[in-house]
Amino acid sequence: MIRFENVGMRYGMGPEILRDVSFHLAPGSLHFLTGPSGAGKTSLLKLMFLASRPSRGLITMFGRDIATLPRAELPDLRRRVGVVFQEFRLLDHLTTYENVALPLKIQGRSEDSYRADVKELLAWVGLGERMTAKPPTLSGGEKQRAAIARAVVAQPDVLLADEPTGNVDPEMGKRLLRLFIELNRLGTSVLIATHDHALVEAAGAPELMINGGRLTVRG
Ligand SMILES: Nc1ncnc2c1ncn2[C@@H]1O[C@H](COP(=O)(O)OP(=O)(O)OP(=O)(O)O)[C@@H](O)[C@H]1O
Repeated sequence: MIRFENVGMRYGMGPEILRDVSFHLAPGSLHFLTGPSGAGKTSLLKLMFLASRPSRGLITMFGRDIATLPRAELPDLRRRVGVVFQEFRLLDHLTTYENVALPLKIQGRSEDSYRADVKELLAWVGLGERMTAKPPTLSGGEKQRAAIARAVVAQPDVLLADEPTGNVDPEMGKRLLRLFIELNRLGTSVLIATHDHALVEAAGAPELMINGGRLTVRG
């Protein structure tokens, strides 16, 4: 589904922060991405979301070499990938409900077909009472949960989550992990970058570890 072969990445003329990174995310897999702060976890996720380009190596997504992918095909590819970035990227002029429903609206679905599902998902992530609030009035943890709900609502082929439990208490962290596991059970390949070892241990999924620019797989 997503394959990296000897991928290297640097910012501008800086040093290579990822070196000879090779791995494969199979359909329906669940992995964690760990490593010290500054190791390159976010940079790796950006490569997978096609927000950055590698400086060398091969990346294929859904069987396509991203180096030769026509620009016009990028939006379709990105729609198959749900992302939770650390800065959330919610739209401030839309309500929480509208933000979360947006991927379904973009797919051209009628609101009648998804209204109940979106409300149920919002209740599940503890935002049942905040559906009509706009992002500037949400707490950090509420924004994070809204961003997670938006990323999972359309059951993407791949979910990439960067520190998805960084702003919530341990109980909510466990609840969100159950959501990711359920999504994974329904067929989504899930990759969660985290510093939260309790989360990694609770799920017992394999770990992609980045250190010194190199990636190793454990489990
Ligand atoms: N836009 C950028 N321009 C230049 N250097 C960058 C840029 N973004 C990140 N870096 C550098 O690349 C390295 C990897 O950063 P990255 O954010 O990928 O690490 P991380 O593992 O996600 O860290 P954290 O756990 O703290 O979020 C760091 O040394 C960082 O300073």
